[in-house]
Order: sequence, then C-alpha cells, then structure tokens
Amino acid sequence: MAQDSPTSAPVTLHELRTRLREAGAGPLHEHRILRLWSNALPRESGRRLPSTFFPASLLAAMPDIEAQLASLASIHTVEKAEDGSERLLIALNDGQTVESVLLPRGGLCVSSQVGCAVGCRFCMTGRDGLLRQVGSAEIVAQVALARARRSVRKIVFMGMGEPAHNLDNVIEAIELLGTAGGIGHKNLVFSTVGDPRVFDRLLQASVRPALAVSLHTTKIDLRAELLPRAARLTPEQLVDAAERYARTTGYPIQYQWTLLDGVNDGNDEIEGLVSLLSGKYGVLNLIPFNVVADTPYGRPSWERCRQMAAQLHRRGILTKLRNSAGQDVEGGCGQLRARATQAGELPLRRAARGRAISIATAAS
Ligand SMILES: C[S@@+](CC[C@H](N)C(=O)[O-])C[C@H]1O[C@@H](n2cnc3c(N)ncnc32)[C@H](O)[C@@H]1O
Ligand code: SF4
Repeated sequence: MAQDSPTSAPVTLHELRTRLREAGAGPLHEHRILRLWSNALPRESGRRLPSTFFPASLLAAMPDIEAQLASLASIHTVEKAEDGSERLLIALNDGQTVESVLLPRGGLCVSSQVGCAVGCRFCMTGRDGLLRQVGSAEIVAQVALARARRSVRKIVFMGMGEPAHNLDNVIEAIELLGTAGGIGHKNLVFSTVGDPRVFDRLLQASVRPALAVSLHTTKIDLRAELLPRAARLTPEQLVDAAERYARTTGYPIQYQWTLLDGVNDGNDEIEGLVSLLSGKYGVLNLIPFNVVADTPYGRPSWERCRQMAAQLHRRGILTKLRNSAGQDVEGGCGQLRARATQAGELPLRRAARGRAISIATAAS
C-alpha cells in the first residue's frame, strides 16, 4: 500500500496539533481551534472570547497559526452546475490542485490524492499516476473552504485519488471530521477499489466511516483490465471483506458500478451480480459513465441503464440508478483539473515547495 508521497511532505493534522501545543494550547484550546476551522466559523464564535479562554502565548501565536491554516488551500476556480452542485478546483500551497464538489443536499466530495496510482481506464484522475498524497490538514482544508460557501453535512471520499493508498492521512482527517468537525460517522463515506488491509484499519479507527466499494464488474479478468493497479482481490473476496465491515459497523456497503456501454452492462453481469450480492447488506449504485475523451468507452443509453436497474431490482438486488452530480460542468472526477492543466494554468508535476501559483478566484 502506497503510504509515502513520491515527491513532497504534505501538511498533517499531527503537525498542526504539535504546533498548537508548542504555542501553549491545552486539549480544550486545541479542540476549539480545530472545531472553528473545520466548520469555517469565525474566531470569536462560542461562549467565551479567545482573549479570556486562550493562554497569552497561544493568543500571541494565533495570527501565524491562522495564516498557516488559510495558506493550506484556496479556491482557484468554481464551476456551477444546473443541479445545484459546484465543482471547486482547489490550489494547494505547492501549486498542485485537487477537485472538491459541493453536492446538492449538503454533500461534499473531497480528494485524497493528487492523481492516482490505480490507473482505472475510464477515470481522468488515473492518467498521470500518483503525483502526491494530500495531507490530512489539506483534506480538512477542503471541507473548511466548502463550508465557507454553504453547509456541509456529509463528506464522501470520491474525488481524486484512492483513499486506501493514503490511509494514515485519510483516517486522521476522518477522525477530526467525525469529532470536532461535527459530521455524523455514517455520513463520512470512504470510497475504495479495495485493499486487503483497509477493512481492518478502518475498523480500528476511533471514527468508523461508511464504505463505498468500487466493484464495476463481477469478472476477475475484466476487473484487472479496467482497474490495472487495484489490489488483486477477486470480486468474491472483496464482497466478503466488505460484508464483514458492514455487519460490524451496521452501515450498509455502497457498491459502485460505473456503467460502460457494451463492457459491463450485459445480462451476464446481471447474473453475476445476483449471485455475488444476494443477501448482502448493501446497495448497488449504477452510475452511467461520464464520458472522458481519448478513452474507448461510451455511456450506455439511459433506457439500457434503467432496464438493468429494474432487472436487478426484480431479482432482489437493492439498486439505485444515479447520475454523477454536475454533469453539465464535465462532472467526471479530474476533468476540471485536466482542463486547467491543458490550458497551461497549472503545473502537471509538483511545483517547487513555496512557489505558489497565482490564484484567480473565479465566479462564485
Ligand atoms: C474518482 S473515484 C475516487 C475514490 C476511489 N478511488 C474509488 O475508485 O472508489 C470515485 C468513483 O468515481 C467513479 N468514476 C471515475 N471516473 C468516472 C467517470 N468518468 N464516470 C463515472 N464514474 C467515474 C469511480 O469508478 C469511483 O466509483
Ligand atoms: S476511479 Fe478511483 S481508483 Fe480508479 S483511477 Fe480514479 S481515483 Fe483512482
């Protein structure tokens, strides 16, 4: 499992906590600062003013600490979709960018890596491989930026990157978001292609998220072709591990299935799904492919998607047909970043540390 960034050391919550303690913060002070930041609340919120609550050493350090928090990430571009979602291109402080998507009804999709090593054939994010990990503080910074725009009650790790390949940072962010961040634990959704170690690690975490498993096919060979560098678990092994997680946590698994025309939308897959998922504690989400240029894949007709969902439903598989949010702004993950990179606005590779790109905050 990839744990180390190939090129940089992203900022972690552990480092932020150490800095707060060195400045004289006790546990209550630390909690208050992290709560206000992760909820995008002003410094004076709460019953007691900072001047009567914080020790003098911490008060003196606060301007620097707040500047550090603000410098972790900023909004580069905003694209609004007709369904109410907003796709944010977020600039990190070394010039790299990730996408976050504000979803209708209080959801937020965040990124856990810049790029991704799994290299799924249908996903824009996988094309450049892994550029770097997103630090736990940078994950929470995405939430703080989003909450400054509107209320967020649910967070899904379905943006750029494979969270199982950045597990320490993702778990640290989840533990903060599920405590000081005020998000209900089952409203934190960890989306993964699956890795043998991820299930046990998540069960040991003090905040256990709900799990989405990107399955996409019931066929071993096709899965290896579509997800070339995913861990080599058979679909049965993956579903068995997910089922244990669901039964232990009490949260149903969300099985993700990106529908590709003529590839995984046939009757053979319906049969495979019936034998794989019957009796399992989960729901199957069919998501028609969001077309990515230069891939051999197409989006099945809406009628075919609807038929497949209806057939599965009739066969006892709880199935939902979904459209990914924000399709009219090229909703596929990684596409906003790719356009900005192609337009020469953003570096494809990591910028030298400390060299910030110019931030053009777009229409909001
Ligand atoms: C971008 S991934 C991030 C989380 C994790 N790496 C995973 O694969 O579950 C989130 C979901 O987006 C889906 N996805 C990626 N590219 C897509 C596209 N072009 N159209 C529809 N879904 C896509 C993936 O299959 C996955 O289920
Ligand atoms: S779908 Fe997920 S695992 Fe696959 S390349 Fe995209 S981000 Fe990575």
